[in-house]
Amino acid sequence: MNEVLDVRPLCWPVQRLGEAMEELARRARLRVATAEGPQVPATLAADGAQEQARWLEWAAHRLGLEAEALDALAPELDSLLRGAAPALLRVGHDAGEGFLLLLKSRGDRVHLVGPDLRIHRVAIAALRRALCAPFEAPFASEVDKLVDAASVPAARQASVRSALLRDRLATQEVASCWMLRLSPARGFWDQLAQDGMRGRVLPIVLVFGVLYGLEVLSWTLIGQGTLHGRVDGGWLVAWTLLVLSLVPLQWLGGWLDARFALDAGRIMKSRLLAGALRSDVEAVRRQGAGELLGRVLESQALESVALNGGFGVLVALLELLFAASILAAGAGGSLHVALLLGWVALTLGLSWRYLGRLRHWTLERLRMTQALVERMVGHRTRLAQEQPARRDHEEDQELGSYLRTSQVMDRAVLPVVGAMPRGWMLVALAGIAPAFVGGTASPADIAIALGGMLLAGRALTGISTGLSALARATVAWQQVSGFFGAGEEGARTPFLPASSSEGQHAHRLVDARELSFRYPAAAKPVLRDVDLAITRGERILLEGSSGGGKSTLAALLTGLRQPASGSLLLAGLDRQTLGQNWHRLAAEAPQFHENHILTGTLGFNLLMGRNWPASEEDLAEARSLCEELGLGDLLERMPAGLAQTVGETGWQLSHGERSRIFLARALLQKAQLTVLDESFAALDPETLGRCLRTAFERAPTLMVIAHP
Ligand SMILES: Nc1ncnc2c1ncn2[C@@H]1O[C@H](COP(=O)(O)OP(=O)(O)OP(=O)(O)O)[C@@H](O)[C@H]1O
Repeated sequence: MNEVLDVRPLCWPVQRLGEAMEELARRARLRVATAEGPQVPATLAADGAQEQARWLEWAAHRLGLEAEALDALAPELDSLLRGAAPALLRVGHDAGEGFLLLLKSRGDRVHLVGPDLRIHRVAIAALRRALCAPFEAPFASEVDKLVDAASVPAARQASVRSALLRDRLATQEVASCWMLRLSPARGFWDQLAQDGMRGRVLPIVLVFGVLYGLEVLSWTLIGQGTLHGRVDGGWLVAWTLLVLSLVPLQWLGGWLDARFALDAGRIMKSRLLAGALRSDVEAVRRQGAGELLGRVLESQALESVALNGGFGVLVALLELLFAASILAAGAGGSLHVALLLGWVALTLGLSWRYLGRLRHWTLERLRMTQALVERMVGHRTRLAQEQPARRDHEEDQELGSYLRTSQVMDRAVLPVVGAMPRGWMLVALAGIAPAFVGGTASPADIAIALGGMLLAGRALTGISTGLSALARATVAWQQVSGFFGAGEEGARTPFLPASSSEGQHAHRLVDARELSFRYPAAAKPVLRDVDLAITRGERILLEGSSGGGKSTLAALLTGLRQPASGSLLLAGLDRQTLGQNWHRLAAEAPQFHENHILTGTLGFNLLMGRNWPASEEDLAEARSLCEELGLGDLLERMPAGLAQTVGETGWQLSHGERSRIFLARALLQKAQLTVLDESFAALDPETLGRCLRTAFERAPTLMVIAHP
């Protein structure tokens, strides 16, 4: 049997993790955003897997990168080692734990950056065996006995043995993996440069330039040959070769162009998605989910249309330049060139008109999507409560108005893409009519003018299609440009280790002075000059009249909203110092109408505040909390337990079940301050008592908002 590879010399210790991540990023040519490397807290090695995972994600963010966590399950380890690089792999060994740096894979080998800063080329099969060995050991004797008992022939024993072991480890996680890549929130130019996009524009322009040059040359050759009576075999062969050489060039241009469009589209899409997910909560709320959805869909149009339109216009402009120079040399001369310029100007004017109509139509469409989504959300209420006769009234009106706007827009696009390219030939013929009728032009001049007219016709078709695509892209851009920049955020938030004493010394957990808050649409502030001090370990009941501002205060304390004035300290630190760490220190179960069960597994819904995929310990903790809250029976009824899909399209949870899941979700965040906003309203007295006791036991400091 092969000797098992010793991974210890290849592993980076936790203390050098910052250096390891920078080294990997540098070697993988990932552009690091800051010169200042991430610092590893002294306690990180002792803090455990979860804290290390949190640090890795923070450190990647700090460098302007993204670390995507993956479970390295034994059966998938092979493909992970082949495809995950650049990645960090957290592995256990005899002397503890360490991190392997996967730089790339080549054939059957993976290149690892060792702590000695050298590249180690290791066979994937050997690394796989080494990582699985500690997990296979407990099953080894059982499997050996099985192989003996089954009297497997000696020649096949090894393969049967490894198949049985693979089967035993089918769901075993043998390592944790973090794939590194450039964050979609980075500057667009950085992203283009990372993928080598900027250098790819010039070859495309060159290929198309050569293509049109050769095309014009081929027609000039054949034209001159014909007109001067020099079409012999040699000329024809030269012409044929020239035309044949255009075919591979056309393929090359098309291929470069399509690849560029595909890659640029991918970057744009991930950037827009990152921006959409980071949109300001208040802005999203004001806009409504429907309009947001419409805008996200608009980004889809932007991706393909902008690039195709952009390239179309670029190529057509090249054609137009050639066509103008040919026309200038032909029978129409400067009159032809002037006509062409006038026709292009008219096409531009009509495209501008189309842009205005398209903008109007898009806004109408977004309004309709918004209304439709709102109606879908309230569908059940409408079915139950709205008068049936009135139900479709508004939809009909909106649809009618939408149809009218569509017709107006269609009427504006037709001249651009239909009439202008076709009309050109008539105008151009009028341009050579004087020379033709007057008999002042030679047949050669007329032939050149005809060639120029045809080329200009093709260019005008390209320009009008390209411009209409660009108009669509411009309108789409106006809708989504907000997302495009929303992802670009600084990575200044410091890392706050769970075991650090930072903030812990402050006896006062919350210290608020003269807090004020006003909703943008409201005339008066909902909170004015609020002073509040909460000491650690306190249990607070917040009561007040409906609309008094309790939920608003909770949103300020948990960092979901920012106060307009006053000072607010959490664990002695302000918002600027804590950054995103605020949410780790203060968690909330928002009111029922503000809280959602997301379509996904029950486990995911409970452990949203922790690293995902969840560890076995996290899942066990979630299970035991569910039992404490009286959800044990529900877990047993669910065939897949915590892996059961819940949400709108999954298992429909009852009101009381949902509110306990919201409660569990908040408690599992293990924040220093937990705020429960009317979390107990749907519970019977016995379950309420049980849930309140659990909250008291689990939350270090608790604020309960309730009505008397
Ligand atoms: N976006 C908004 N624009 C203007 N006013 C708003 C907005 N959102 C909430 N309000 C108002 O702010 C006030 C405080 O709301 P909040 O939800 O904090 O009250 P509450 O004390 O939690 O009420 P309840 O006990 O009924 O849940 C309410 O009068 C509400 O109508």
